[in-house]
Amino acid sequence: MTSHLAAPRAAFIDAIRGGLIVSCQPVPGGPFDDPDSVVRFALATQNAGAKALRIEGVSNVAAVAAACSIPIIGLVKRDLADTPVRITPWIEDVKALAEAGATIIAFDATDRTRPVPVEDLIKAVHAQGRRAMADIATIAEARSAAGLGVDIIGTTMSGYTGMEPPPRAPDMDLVVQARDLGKPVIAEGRYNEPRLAAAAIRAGATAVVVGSAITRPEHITRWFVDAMAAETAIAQPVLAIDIGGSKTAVALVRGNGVVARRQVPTRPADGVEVWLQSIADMAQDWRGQYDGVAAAVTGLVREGRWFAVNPATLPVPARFDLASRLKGLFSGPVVAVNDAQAAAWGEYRFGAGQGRNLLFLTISSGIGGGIVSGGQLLHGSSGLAGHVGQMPMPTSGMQYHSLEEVASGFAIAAAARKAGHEADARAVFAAAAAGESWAECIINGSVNHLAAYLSGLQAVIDPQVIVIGGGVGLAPGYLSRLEKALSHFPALLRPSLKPALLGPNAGLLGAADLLNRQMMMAR
Ligand SMILES: CC(=O)N[C@H](C=O)[C@@H](O)[C@H](O)[C@H](O)COP(=O)(O)O
Repeated sequence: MTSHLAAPRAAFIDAIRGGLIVSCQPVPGGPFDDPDSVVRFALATQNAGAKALRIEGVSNVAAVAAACSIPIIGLVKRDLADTPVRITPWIEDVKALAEAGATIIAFDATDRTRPVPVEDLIKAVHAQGRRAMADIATIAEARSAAGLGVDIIGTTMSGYTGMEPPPRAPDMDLVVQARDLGKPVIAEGRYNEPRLAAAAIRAGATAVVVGSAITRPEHITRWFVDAMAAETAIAQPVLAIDIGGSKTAVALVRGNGVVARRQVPTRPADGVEVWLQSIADMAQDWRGQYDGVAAAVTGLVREGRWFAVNPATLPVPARFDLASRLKGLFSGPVVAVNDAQAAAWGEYRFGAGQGRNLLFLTISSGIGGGIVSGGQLLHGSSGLAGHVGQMPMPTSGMQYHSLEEVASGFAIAAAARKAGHEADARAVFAAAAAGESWAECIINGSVNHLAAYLSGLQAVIDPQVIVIGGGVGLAPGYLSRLEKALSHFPALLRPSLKPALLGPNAGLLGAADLLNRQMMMAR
């Protein structure tokens, strides 16, 4: 049964290449926590195509080695008083696992206080004629383990070495970083869906370990229970913040209701600390009335950090750590998201696009947007998803203008100025309503540009509905003009338009709901 023990390293790697390794580690103390159950999981997954197994505990390794024919990655977990290192901390563990029948021996190779140096563990594994797998959390640890002669790198520990709870997604970036170190990389940790495991192989992983999603019914049950409970749970009260280029709003939000709301003008030149202080002042007497803070802000937000897309709108300092700053100012968990993305989510949850795949566009002084597809708010790889206002459009020759530059409220006012009328967008609409042909012409210019973009976006994203909001988008007559302009496009490229329903509260409600979902899932 254990002939693979003596196989050369290359043969082992070839045997697992592109394959699924199933970690059969029951929840400690749970109803599956005995060698017989571990063997049953191991046999079931071997029969279904697993290329190797990851087994914890010497007696479990011995039982599985006797019953299964595929290679075993063995480890021992210990909770020690003087070190955070749990996975195979001692040399004695290495020997016992080798004797029990493990082909590969995995150990924690993170850069933390440890009883035995990584180098000594690698030597001990090799002395037993086995392959050494370094469970790492960072690329620096992977590099160091590779330099010490480890045979395989596993991303196992990513997300588990800090104080924060582990993220929901696996760390695929670490796979991409580690794949060039000249060692096989096994993707491991939170590969909870087949599509994620397949993506890890595409990203360059030699194989993927999946544990909880296959062999921990307690975890799988919890995922379902929590996801479903989030749909019906009573929403917690949230302090919602909206920082835009012209106004800053704060609100106490519960579910789809704004309980109280305050607003001040944003003065871009004041700087971020003054903007945040004005929020703290407005929310001062709401202390104790909310369970977390949800921020919707103009610009890009990536992992809690804030970046300006257009510094002229709001000069945000580069990579400003908004989430940490809000944690310092207020109590409870924090979520930070782009304002138009938050508004898209708000309209999806409570507004004009409830439960439907949608593209949301806010057309006011600027133009922003957000996409909800398959029940997910799309952020994109850098947070840019939905920034339709930035889409370039050729105007004449090699000149390009963004949609914002040709169709927004600013663009309407600029066109009026060019035509000799000192009027903002509101005044242009009023002039059009009074029958002024110059104003009609300017509004049609904005509408025609937008129609071309929307029909292009319909082809790319294919949403069920495009929700239009913002002072210009909802100005009398704008939407009907847009429908008319779109009627010239082929039926397939003609979106179904709907006016937004949540007005200036869309971002506040959307951000608050995103935080609520996060809080419910964390419970
Ligand atoms: C961090 C740590 O101790 N991970 C352990 C390592 O052996 C196991 O508890 C995990 O289940 C295993 O890594 C597979 O990951 P997932 O269950 O997410 O598919």
